[in-house]
Amino acid sequence: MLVTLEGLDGSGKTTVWEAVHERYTEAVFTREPTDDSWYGDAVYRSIEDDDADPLAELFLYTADHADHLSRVIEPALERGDLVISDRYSDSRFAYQGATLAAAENHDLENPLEYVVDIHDPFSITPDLTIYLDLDPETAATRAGTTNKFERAEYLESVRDNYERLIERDPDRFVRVDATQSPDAVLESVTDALAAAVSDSS
Ligand SMILES: Nc1ncnc2c1ncn2[C@@H]1O[C@H](COP(=O)(O)OP(=O)(O)O)[C@@H](O)[C@H]1O
Ligand SMILES: Cc1cn([C@H]2C[C@H](O)[C@@H](COP(=O)(O)OP(=O)(O)O)O2)c(=O)[nH]c1=O
Repeated sequence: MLVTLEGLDGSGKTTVWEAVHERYTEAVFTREPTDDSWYGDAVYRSIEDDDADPLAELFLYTADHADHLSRVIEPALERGDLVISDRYSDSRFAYQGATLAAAENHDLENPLEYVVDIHDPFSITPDLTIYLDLDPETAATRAGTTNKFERAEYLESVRDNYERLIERDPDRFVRVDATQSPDAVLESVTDALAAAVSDSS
């Protein structure tokens, strides 16, 4: 079973993902961008480059995803393991959908659909996606970004894209209010996980 954690930067995904480790010791914990491959390194180089072309960046993230699938996700699912990923394809749909929509040098009619379509032939849809819902300003403050207002504006369009994704696939998503205390967020997440795990067994 594949469970993914999604949300804006600063929404608390990593905090939850680490706490869930203690309760699901048998699960495979993983993340995107990956932190153990040269594909992931290439993604982080691109994140550091203010002049990175948005389409080139999309394909770097997608290459990292393809490698992540074949190297980690598919073997774990074939073994029957529970896989919990901190970010996954919805991050590409929401973030690169927003970056490409704002790109002056690209003129894609519907960037979010374009990114979804690229994944369709090879990717694996999660069984459950837990979305940590937080307003962009709080997210930008928590993430400690240097240019908070510019970042919050961008995160607003990323959040709109997450809403579009939830609307088109409501049964896959569980929305958790990430303004709650860390303990309350963790409880909501573990409740959603426990329900999904018991449904699948
Ligand atoms: N529920 C919460 N309430 C307040 N602060 C939080 C909460 N969850 C996480 N934080 C803090 O917000 C910051 C970003 O959290 P993090 O888990 O790294 O988010 P993400 O992985 O989504 O970027 C960290 O300083 C973390 O301690
Ligand atoms: C996986 C992924 C991440 N990202 C972005 C989100 C983050 O701004 C950045 C790094 O991700 P991450 O290290 O998960 O950041 P955080 O823990 O702060 O949420 O990469 C994309 O734009 N597209 C993607 O496909």
